[in-house]
Amino acid sequence: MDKIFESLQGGLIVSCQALEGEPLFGSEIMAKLARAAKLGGAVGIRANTPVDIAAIKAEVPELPLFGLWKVVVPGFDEVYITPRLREAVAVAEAGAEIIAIDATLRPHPEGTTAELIQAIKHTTGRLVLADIDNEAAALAAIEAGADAISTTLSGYTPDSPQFPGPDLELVARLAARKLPVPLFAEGRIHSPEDARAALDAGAFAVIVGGAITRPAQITERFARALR
Ligand SMILES: CC(=O)N[C@H](C=O)[C@@H](O)[C@H](O)[C@H](O)COP(=O)(O)O
Repeated sequence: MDKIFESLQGGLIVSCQALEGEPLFGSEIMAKLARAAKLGGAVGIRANTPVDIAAIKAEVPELPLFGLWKVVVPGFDEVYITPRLREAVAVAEAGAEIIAIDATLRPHPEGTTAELIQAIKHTTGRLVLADIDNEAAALAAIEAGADAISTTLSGYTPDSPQFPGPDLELVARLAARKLPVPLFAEGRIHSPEDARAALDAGAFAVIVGGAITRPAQITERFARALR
């Protein structure tokens, strides 16, 4: 296993993302969130866009960074997490050690998912994290050479179950297969208990976003509980 992944085992990776239009949008703020995450014990960061990645790398250079770039390519609107080689190259150049991509089996703008994984590895030499929605996508990504798997997209595609909590069943099913690469649990992990349950289900490490870094989402859950 790559040394970078060894440093993440059993730990918490915090996704620091805000899209344009969200109150916390801006690289400076994302860098501060990453610093706060480090203070709280995060072992890695996940971030969107080359500018945010560069700002976070400058702020917490010691934390491995999972980089992605959400871009909508006309005709392929649903595949928006690092959909093409050019976005992956920009993410690598910005300083991410690991490049996260949409590794679902849906049509991609530049050939198959497997071809994208291979092109990114060949061109950037970086590790590739395959964001998958189900078991078939995970197995295909590993076959294509992905260095790690994350359950990021379960719940967001027609080929995955839709429910409000994390897909720990998918984590458990993948863990039972004893995959040759690290398995990250990600998506709608809303509490420390969810995170613990993901590790207990067999995840290698856990990636949490909104429950830590999207205050509007956190507030909404509290407000809803009071209604
Ligand atoms: C589906 C999709 O686009 N997921 C994105 C992937 O980078 C992010 O918007 C999520 O915040 C991230 O996956 C972490 O998940 P959660 O915020 O649920 O803890």
